[in-house]
Amino acid sequence: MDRDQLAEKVRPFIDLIDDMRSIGIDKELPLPTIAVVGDQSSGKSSVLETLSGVALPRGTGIVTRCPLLLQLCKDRTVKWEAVISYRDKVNEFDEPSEVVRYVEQAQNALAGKGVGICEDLITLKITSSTVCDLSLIDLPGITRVAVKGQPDDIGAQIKNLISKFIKNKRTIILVVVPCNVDIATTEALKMAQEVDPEGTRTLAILTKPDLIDRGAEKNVLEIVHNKVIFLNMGYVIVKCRGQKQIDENMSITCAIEEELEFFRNHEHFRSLLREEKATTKCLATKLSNALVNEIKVSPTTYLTVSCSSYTQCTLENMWSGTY
Ligand SMILES: Nc1nc2c(ncn2[C@@H]2O[C@H](COP(=O)(O)OP(=O)(O)OP(=O)(O)O)[C@@H](O)[C@H]2O)c(=O)[nH]1
Repeated sequence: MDRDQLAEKVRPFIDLIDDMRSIGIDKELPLPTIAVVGDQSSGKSSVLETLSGVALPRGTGIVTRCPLLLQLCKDRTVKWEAVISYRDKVNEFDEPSEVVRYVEQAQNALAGKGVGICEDLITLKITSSTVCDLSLIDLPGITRVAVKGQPDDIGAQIKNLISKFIKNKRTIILVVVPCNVDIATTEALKMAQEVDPEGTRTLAILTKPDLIDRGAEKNVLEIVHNKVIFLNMGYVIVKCRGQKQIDENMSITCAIEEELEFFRNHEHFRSLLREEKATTKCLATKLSNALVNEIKVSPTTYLTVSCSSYTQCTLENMWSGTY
């Protein structure tokens, strides 16, 4: 199945799940979701911006301070448009460079200006001819030490928030781990292993392959080939924009081309392209497939066993298009 066929197959499922979430059904029953988790500065937002094609807030300290549901909708008739919503606020805009400002504004409104976090969800829906069809939730990065102005238990608060999302058996856990750290010590992977010991719903993304020390490539290959910490869904290695490229104003489109060139020319990693274990494009396809597998069961059958009759009836109408 090519990417367009896959997208056509995935879209109705994603829309249904997003509609269910928007009317609060996720409080009553777990919905299939992709949650992005990682230690602080592991590269979560960089991966999401490569997938979405738009720059997201970045900086030092905790940048993602509220769960951000990123809904990507492919529509060939639309150049680019976005809607950001949180609590009772809804803002529509059509300028990609405005995303950072709107997300920061939403985070400040929910979590206050500064360094605190909040559990309320911000939804950012991007419709464009160039995005892939996916919905993911970005979560705050796990931090070990509180910085000035943060409550002492900030680390525990973040882990608590992450746990709420990843303990749901229908959540695909996307763990982001930099290649240049010891994978066994990453808190995010440990948390994923606690709730998913077999790794059946955990997919790991290795970032920053350009920053590893010479000689460490063999170790990274062993990890990607699932020989170090086994995960049923396996590993994908990606290269995103580094600080230098951001300072030079490299566009995300350029960064995607550069990513492909990086792997093509890499002495050790080029074989991973053939094996479909490298690049953000390959990651997007894997995620679409994983999401379809997770929600393939007929939603109405699933709901019959799990929901109250009122909700069940609402959803059956939704599924048949009368909602
Ligand atoms: N060289 C290089 N740098 C990268 C790569 N991916 C991310 N970075 C850099 O790593 C830093 C942290 O990346 P972010 O995407 O902000 O990390 P994050 O996990 O979202 O951070 P928090 O939300 O604060 O936890 C940024 O300066 C990125 O430019 C990569 O593949 N290569």
